[in-house]
Amino acid sequence: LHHGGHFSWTIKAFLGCPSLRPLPSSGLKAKHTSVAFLKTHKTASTTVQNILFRFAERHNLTVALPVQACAHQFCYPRPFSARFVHPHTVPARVVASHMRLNASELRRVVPADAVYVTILREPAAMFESLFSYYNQHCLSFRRVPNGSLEAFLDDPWRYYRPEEKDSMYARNTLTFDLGGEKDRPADAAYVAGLVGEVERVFSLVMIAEHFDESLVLLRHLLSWDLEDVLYVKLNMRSPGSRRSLGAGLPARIRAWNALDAQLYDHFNASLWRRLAGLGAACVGREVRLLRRARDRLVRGCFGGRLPQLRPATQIRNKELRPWQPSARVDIVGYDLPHNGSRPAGPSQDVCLKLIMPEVQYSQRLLRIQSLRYRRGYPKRLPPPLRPTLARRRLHVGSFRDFLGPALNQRPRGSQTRAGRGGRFSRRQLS
Ligand SMILES: Nc1ncnc2c1ncn2[C@@H]1O[C@H](COP(=O)(O)OS(=O)(=O)O)[C@@H](OP(=O)(O)O)[C@H]1O
Repeated sequence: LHHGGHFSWTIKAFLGCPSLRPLPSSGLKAKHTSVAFLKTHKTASTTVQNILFRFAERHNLTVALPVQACAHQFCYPRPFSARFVHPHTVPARVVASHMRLNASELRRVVPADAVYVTILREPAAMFESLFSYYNQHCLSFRRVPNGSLEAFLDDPWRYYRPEEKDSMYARNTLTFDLGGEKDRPADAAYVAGLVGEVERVFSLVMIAEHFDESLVLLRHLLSWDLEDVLYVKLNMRSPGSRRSLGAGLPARIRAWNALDAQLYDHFNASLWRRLAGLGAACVGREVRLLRRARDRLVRGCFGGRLPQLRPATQIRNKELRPWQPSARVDIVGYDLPHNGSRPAGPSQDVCLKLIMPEVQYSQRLLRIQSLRYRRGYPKRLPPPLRPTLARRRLHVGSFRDFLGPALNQRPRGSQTRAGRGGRFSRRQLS
């Protein structure tokens, strides 16, 4: 495995959980600070991304962010390219925005010792979420009469066009995000190749249904403190936007997404093997500690109570309003209480970031990092330059130095879009 050595070392260090890190401590193995997280779709990945963004900010680590033309994703669904990374955000130690995996390109952006992590979700629940979230964006879903999931599953080929824009949301989305071919028959050889490739690249495949247990593994893998993996759930649909899957539907969804189903089964089983390696007592204890610490943090932010989920329209602070994909689905979020956090509790800033939606947090990090880049810029300028060259370098100079000339081309259309202010287009948001 790509980082198998590191993982087994870490596992040994924590066998029987002798060295839990409930508090920041010295004397233990240094925290691992380079992480490449493949943010898959509708898998709780925004919650993981938020954990990573906050870790990066606290530890002053640069987060690779997309160029404006890519919106807040790395020009998804195109395969990832180092050209999609904003020049003010390299060299990076953390990557956590949506992309379609292209491992060799990703390796050009993160340090050689980066730990690769991703997350999968049970395909039936995930597909139900995709179907409702992208009901207006994905033509395969829009064609279905009355937006009926049953009708789609009765005859998917009637609505699904493999080559169509956004078709990756309608079949084997996990496989696609991982760089695989979503329309390949799920024969044993192809699945084995896919699984092997994911195992080669990733040190940890988290599972959304076992989020806290996955965080235990993540924390051990990276030697992070407990406080580094605290979270609140982000990007949730309101209960009214969800629908329960009647008898027979999960099996039909799995059949339609057969590649994803096999990937999920494989990595769910390996997650539990790894947890068994830590020992049930250790995992149970860590999960309890995590939930207790999370509860304390959250209550500290919300005036001693657990936060109320709110529709975007009821959130006063614009920075905290999650993006809404369509009028047919409600993505809920949180608002901070008027009086802010308790004097003895976490700071307003800590609480704000804990519940900040993906788009706003990405914009915030880009602002901060661009400022840092500009402040450091003169130091990077090789003297002397003619004025016209200097002007051009102001945009691309140090990026070229870092990644080499071939990577300096910007994605098609980027200049125009960025020139227009680089606003996110609705379609590009997730
Ligand atoms: N911690 C945790 N555990 C389990 N599930 C969680 C968690 N955090 C978020 N969620 C659920 O994940 C769904 C959103 O996934 P993403 O953030 O990956 O979506 S996106 O592709 O970035 O839009 C979304 O699922 P649905 O509500 O079914 O749509 C969230 O409710």
